[in-house]
Amino acid sequence: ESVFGKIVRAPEDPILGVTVAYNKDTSPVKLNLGVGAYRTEEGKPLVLNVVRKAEQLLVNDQSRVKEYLPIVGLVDFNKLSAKLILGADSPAIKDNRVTTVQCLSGTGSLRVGAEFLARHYHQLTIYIPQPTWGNHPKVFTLAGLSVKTYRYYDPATRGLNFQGLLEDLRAAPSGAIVLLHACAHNPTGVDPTLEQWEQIRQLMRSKGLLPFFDSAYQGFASGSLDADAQSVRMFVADGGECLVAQSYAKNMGLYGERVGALSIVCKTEDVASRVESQLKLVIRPMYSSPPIHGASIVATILKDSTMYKEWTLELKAMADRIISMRQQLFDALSARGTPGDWSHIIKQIGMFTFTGLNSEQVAFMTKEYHIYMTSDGRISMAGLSSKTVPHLTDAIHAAVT
Ligand SMILES: Cc1ncc(COP(=O)(O)O)c(CNOCC(=O)O)c1O
Repeated sequence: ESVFGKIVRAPEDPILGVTVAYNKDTSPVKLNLGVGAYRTEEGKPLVLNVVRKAEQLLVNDQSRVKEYLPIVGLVDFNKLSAKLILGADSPAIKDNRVTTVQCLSGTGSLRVGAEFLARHYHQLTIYIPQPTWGNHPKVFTLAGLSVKTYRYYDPATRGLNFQGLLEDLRAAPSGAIVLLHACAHNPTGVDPTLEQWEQIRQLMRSKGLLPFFDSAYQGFASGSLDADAQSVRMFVADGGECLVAQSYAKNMGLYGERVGALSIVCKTEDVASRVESQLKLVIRPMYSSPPIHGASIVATILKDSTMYKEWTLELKAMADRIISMRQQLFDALSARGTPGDWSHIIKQIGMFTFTGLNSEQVAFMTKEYHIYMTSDGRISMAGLSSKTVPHLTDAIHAAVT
């Protein structure tokens, strides 16, 4: 009799489970628009050339060893990551008021930040957008925070419910934590405009709400690393405090290397150094220290101006391919005369389109057309190519007529 005999079978993850179902499908026309991972026009994962080059440099460097990293990770990587998101001229960096720790990609950065807040911050409520990335509520709940939501998406316009967002943040208790997607909101693809960000910033600062930015798509949304960091930099510029989780999964294609960073922008250098000492007490018993390889790739690229430039070109090419998929799908639906207003496909930004298709329509498209996507109607534009746009168009047309 097994001691684990009473364990029940857990359900598949709503996002990763789509790929499990896709892999089981034998249809030649099956299409995976589920997981948010970049695919080339040929439908293949992409390892950036500049990443291959950086890895070659690392392999050829005989002086490199595989010693433990410090608990806070690769210090070079941490400095360069803070510079990437906050800007080379960031006043916070100049004043040495930022502490950055290397974590296990974006998820790990969010979790370490949440665990830190649960231990050291006075207001344990975090407000997350409605809807948001499916893993967010689990990460924050498991860390011991109480999760509430703020209105974010307006199904009627398939855009931002800005008034609802402001009302909900206005109603939040002062000091509450607020999770903000830095750019390319997942799953809706809807971002506030810069003017709206400024209003959000003023409201949050007036109530002492603590911003926790999640930056998983910097450079991937607009193609520009600086444009996609404007929301974060706007808050840091006002001298206030915030947390920022960074992931290199998408924008450097380092998915499986699990490379990310958590930065906490503090009021003073002294606070930042005390915060860092407490972050080490969170990390040490969790995973002790982070992995060396992925962070070394990122540091190699970010510190070399030629490789950095090459990276920005490859990053823009990925963003541009996704933007062209948006246009092609919109044009195909328009040409087809598919009922409904599909302009949100070209208005939304980043990897995903929140189509507005309901779970029945999604189930129909999976069954009849072998289209794999999350049941909330989100499609990963990265999974599309010029060759497969017609098939998706047929499926959507059939689902809505
Ligand atoms: C908003 C957001 N934050 C954080 C993350 C964390 O990513 P990672 O831990 O891989 O860096 C992700 C990755 N999403 O995964 C793809 C999907 O939704 O299909 C994310 O979308």
